[in-house]
Amino acid sequence: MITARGLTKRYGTTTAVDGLSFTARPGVVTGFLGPNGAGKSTTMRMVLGLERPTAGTVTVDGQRYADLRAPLRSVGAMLDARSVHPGRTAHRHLLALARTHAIPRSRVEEVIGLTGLEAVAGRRVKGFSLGMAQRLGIAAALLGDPATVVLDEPVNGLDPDGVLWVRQLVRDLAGQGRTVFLSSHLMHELALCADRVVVVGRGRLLADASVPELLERSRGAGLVRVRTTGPDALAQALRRSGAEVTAQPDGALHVRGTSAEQVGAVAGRVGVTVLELAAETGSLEAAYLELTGGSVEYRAGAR
Ligand SMILES: Nc1ncnc2c1ncn2[C@@H]1O[C@H](COP(=O)(O)OP(=O)(O)OP(=O)(O)O)[C@@H](O)[C@H]1O
Repeated sequence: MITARGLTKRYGTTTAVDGLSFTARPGVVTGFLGPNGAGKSTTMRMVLGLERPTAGTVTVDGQRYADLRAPLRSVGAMLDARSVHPGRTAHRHLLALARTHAIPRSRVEEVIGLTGLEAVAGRRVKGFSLGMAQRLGIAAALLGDPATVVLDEPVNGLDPDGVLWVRQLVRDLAGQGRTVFLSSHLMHELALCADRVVVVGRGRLLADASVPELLERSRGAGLVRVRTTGPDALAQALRRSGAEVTAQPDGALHVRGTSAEQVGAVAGRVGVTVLELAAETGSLEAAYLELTGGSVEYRAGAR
């Protein structure tokens, strides 16, 4: 479990992380989402003891990273897949890491199998594609069989097969009861594999919610679209019942402040035939854009 409380990091006048509080729980994939420069990597580096918070705390299973007796066994991480000695083979890299924690050689073979690296384990890392390097990074993260796994942008640069593999892997890791914390700047990517999403912008917490909760907050949520043989009569009746109605160019009505069932019932009372009736759900992208709209660090000037 990862617990951040009032976590803050300042670099000179830049506040990269600003009073962030959240919890990533066991058995759950927690997505960490935000535009570029939102403070995701800085937060992850603080979780892993690579940066000291300016204020606040972050712990793994109640302990600061620096106080963990065997960190690789508590928390496995992939922050930068390319930060491996290029002259080493994948196998030697994993073996060297394993030795620092008295992890047996058999576990090295196991994680090579788990990440599908068997065919390339004897090759030097400098010849690796980004996809292979990501797999090696994930193999290293899993080496100590940790209860918590932290992955920074794990699908970045992967081909479609690799993306599917990472999604299934993180689901499996959470299914085994592990805490999985992974960052992305793509909402739709996290929607496919995360249970909860912690959204940040300019270092601040914007939302900490389940994926369905985020959908509900979106502008599209709560909208009912209806097309009938008598739009004017229906619009009048709906307005009288307190709903907000806007006529659409194709003759349909967009109705807010009521449910699809109620719209159907009112249409029945008015005596018009329903040709189409649908409750629109919000889109995650819309929810995300609404949340982060004011906190994007760089925005294209032209529309
Ligand atoms: N070592 C550093 N020194 C100075 N400023 C930094 C440092 N590390 C990060 N920052 C700044 O802190 C802010 C947050 O950066 P961070 O890399 O944590 O964001 P991010 O959400 O991971 O973004 P990205 O998706 O682009 O990696 C940015 O404005 C960045 O320029």
